[in-house]
Amino acid sequence: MPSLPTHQGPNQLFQAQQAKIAFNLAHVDAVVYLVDAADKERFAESKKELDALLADDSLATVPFLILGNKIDIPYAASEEELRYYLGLSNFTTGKGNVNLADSNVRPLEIFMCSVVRKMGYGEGFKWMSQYIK
Ligand SMILES: Nc1nc2c(ncn2[C@@H]2O[C@H](COP(=O)(O)OP(=O)(O)OP(=O)(O)O)[C@@H](O)[C@H]2O)c(=O)[nH]1
Repeated sequence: MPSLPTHQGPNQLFQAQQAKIAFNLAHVDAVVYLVDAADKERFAESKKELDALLADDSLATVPFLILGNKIDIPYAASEEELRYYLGLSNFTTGKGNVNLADSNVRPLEIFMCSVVRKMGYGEGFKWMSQYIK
């Protein structure tokens, strides 16, 4: 694997991270994307990186589980807010058992969670598991 350059500016580091991601995406069953729901100032950055993954051809059919973490913090974003700020309002495909097998639709959902409180992510992983072949 190519090593990442060190002592680079933010843009070069971002590009290097993208290159590393692209290099690693040969066999991916699913993507779990963890967002800090309490850090609203970084939602734009989270959206940018998520958009790059969603645009990656090798992930076109791969289920995406978006976890909005830290909901134990009172000022954390709600699921609706996170959906809006990540630009996913028209792209989530539904919780529960939604059969997407005969469609070209990539499974994508948001589940809110608190890793420290051990809550929320179990439902997300259960949702995702139905789409892993
Ligand atoms: N309150 C709360 N804290 C959490 C939760 N999950 C992780 N943390 C804490 O978040 C801290 C990790 O820092 P983050 O800033 O979230 O992540 P990071 O990857 O280190 O840093 P960034 O890439 O800058 O976001 C640790 O102190 C964890 O204990 C959670 O569900 N609730």
